[in-house]
Amino acid sequence: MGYKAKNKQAAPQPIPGSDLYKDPRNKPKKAKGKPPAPSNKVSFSNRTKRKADEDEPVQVEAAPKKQKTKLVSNGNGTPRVAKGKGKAEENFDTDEEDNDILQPGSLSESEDEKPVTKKLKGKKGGKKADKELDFDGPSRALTFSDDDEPDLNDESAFANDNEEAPAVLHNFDLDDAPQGEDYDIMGDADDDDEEDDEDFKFGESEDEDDEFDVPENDSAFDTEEEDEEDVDMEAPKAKNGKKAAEDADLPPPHLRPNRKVGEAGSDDDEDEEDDGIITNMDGDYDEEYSLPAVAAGAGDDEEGQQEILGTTSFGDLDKRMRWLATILGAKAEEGPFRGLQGYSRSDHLTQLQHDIANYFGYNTFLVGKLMQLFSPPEALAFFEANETPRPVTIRTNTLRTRRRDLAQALINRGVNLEPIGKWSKVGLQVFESPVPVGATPEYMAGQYMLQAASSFLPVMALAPQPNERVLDMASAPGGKTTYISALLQNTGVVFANELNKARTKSLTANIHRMGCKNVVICSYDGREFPKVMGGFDRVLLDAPCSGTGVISKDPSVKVNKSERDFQLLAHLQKQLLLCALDSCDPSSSTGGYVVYSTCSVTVDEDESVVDYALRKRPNVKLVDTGLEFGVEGFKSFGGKQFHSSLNLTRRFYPHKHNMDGFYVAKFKVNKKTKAQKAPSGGPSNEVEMELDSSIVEEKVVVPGQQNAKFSNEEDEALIRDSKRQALKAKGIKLSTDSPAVKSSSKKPSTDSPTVPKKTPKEKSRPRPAPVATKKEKAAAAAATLPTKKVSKTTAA
Ligand SMILES: C[S@@+](CC[C@H](N)C(=O)[O-])C[C@H]1O[C@@H](n2cnc3c(N)ncnc32)[C@H](O)[C@@H]1O
Repeated sequence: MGYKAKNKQAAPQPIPGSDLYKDPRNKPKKAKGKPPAPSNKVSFSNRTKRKADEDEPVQVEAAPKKQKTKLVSNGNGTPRVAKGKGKAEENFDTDEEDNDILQPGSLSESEDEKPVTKKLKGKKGGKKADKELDFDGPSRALTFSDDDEPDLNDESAFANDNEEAPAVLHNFDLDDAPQGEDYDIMGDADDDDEEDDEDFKFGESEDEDDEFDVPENDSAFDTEEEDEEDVDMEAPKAKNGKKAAEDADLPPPHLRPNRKVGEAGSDDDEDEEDDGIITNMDGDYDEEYSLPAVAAGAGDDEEGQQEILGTTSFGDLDKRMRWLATILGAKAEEGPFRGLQGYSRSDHLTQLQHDIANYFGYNTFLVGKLMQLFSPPEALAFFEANETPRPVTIRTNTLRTRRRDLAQALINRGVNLEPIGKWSKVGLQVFESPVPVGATPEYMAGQYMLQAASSFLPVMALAPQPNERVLDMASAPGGKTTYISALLQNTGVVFANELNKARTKSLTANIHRMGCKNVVICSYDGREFPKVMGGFDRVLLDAPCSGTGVISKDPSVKVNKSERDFQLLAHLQKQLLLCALDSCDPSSSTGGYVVYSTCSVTVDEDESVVDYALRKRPNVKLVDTGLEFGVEGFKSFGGKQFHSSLNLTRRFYPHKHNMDGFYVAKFKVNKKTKAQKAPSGGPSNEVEMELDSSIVEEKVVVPGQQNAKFSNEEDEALIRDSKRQALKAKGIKLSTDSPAVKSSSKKPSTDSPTVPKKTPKEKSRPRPAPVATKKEKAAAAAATLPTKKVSKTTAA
């Protein structure tokens, strides 16, 4: 029995570009005839698991992580998903590294290395198997390119597989390290991380390399028995395309044991690459549907959702959701809209929003926000992908070893792995392991970092060059810092800054473990740069964010984010980005680049922030990230026009790229022209002025951050809101006709795709009054606050 992934990073699915993905046996089968019935499919649905005693990959299905989500009664006997907060989890970070400096267009590697051909004979699992595997060698041939080798002190030291590691490599007696059944699954070599987890609340859901917490039975690595069960369970689905209707009394598929996303894959590879989605929707239902959310007024509070769900079973919900996505996704040339008569398209969108929220356990606000990013069928694919863990990936630490040597060492321990894809020279995807990959001797010796594939990308885009001075502005737990350090080949210097002091513990631990000798750790609010220090050749701002790209790791995001959180975060991100840009040396002979990244997919935190920076800093421009894949950033969104170069930024999605949702933008910082120069002082003046003038008596506390301060006209509503809350806490009552309230209580519903403007016909149709949300009620009450004097502080 293999060890189970405790980090929820598991599904052994091929990553685009990997050899495994290209293996025709692993491609989804094209459906013959009619598309299959409503079931959940996303691209890269086929999971492949390598058996330890086979040379060739075998296509199997991985058992998905069992969801902890509770079903509760609606009061009418109908189950619904409990909306309790999940445990906020930090995700391990993925950094990778190449010894070669990555440049745009140079991310691929050649595969000219001789394959390793030893066979693995040992049993899988446990101490015994581990020992046997050590002797018996690898299970199969692997090909690794010489190109991925670290260019350490002596490149000739890596001439062939039999050569000893160069002296600079750390030598450990690997056999002394703990092994066997006592391992915690993914292995947690760093106790500090638990503390971090408690401390950390916001914007850190991405990038925790050591934090794994999955129920005992959850498995990233299926056993064969589990696989067989999977096959049996899913057999009826193959026979009957309209399984959803039969499952009326079952919980949503993602809450059922052993459910596999993409189980009835029916698209070919080309289609996947086109749009990354298999829609899997018939769209030919003849049953009568109703739109209860529309009838109930489409409130976005919990109460409203229960009301709207009514007596709908999960099976019916599933069915209606897919029908709605199908008809709403139909193209104009396919004929007239096939929705219910008397209801508009927007009514159907509203219903879809509520159905998705109920089915997957989100608040409707967040569903509405995320639906804006996609067509209805793609939105459904996105939400479904969030129910599946992403692949377990590791990054070779080229300061310590070479990828092929690491792969060989892990194969000797019975680990099934594969190069992550052509786009990375240092990444490995782990399919199955009899030992916890977060506690192997190689891990403890710092030979690799457990790191999500998406987390490689910002550092690849940054492409630091040896001897440069680099700032990692928000760095804990250090997945990207240690990757930068390795790309610098331990030359130059990396300033790893982290506001949260508690989190610098895991940062420090990782830096030590990985043998990074060119890193200086500091703990400032990133907005204090460049006052603290400037003149960097390159700056990485992997910003604190809402984590909407990593919902599969941290499901609490589904219910714990409000519009206010997004506003606060966006403001912080804008301020941090301006400071990052101002910290970069435009005269750098080798660099002058800043990379901005988030593990969120919302435009508020991505394109809007970048566009703001372009407007505020005319001396910077966007450049190509050099990343080989990813979707172009939005040039316009929700009626807002961004700078035309925003298409140079890149978005990554779980349902398209089988990675965490991520966003990457790369800036080139140029010297300021005379006209662009600030009237007085250095480049950071503008930010400082904004910050200084924004400090209010009642500080707005962003969860997980200290002393976040806000100002300028864009934040007027936020400041009012914070004052209102402070007064409310003091028991001061406010009158409701305050102009302040009117503006701050404005519902952000205009953003929602589900609340488009009404046609005159729609307006005339009587509809129930919308359900006022708790937030709205509170805002209305608070709106009466008198304006309190804002006292400004002077800069320290
Ligand atoms: C997305 S995480 C960074 C992950 C990290 N780059 C990695 O790859 O391991 C964002 C980090 O920013 C930190 N942070 C939040 N506000 C900050 C601020 N104002 N200045 C600096 N760091 C901040 C958080 O504590 C968190 O550790």
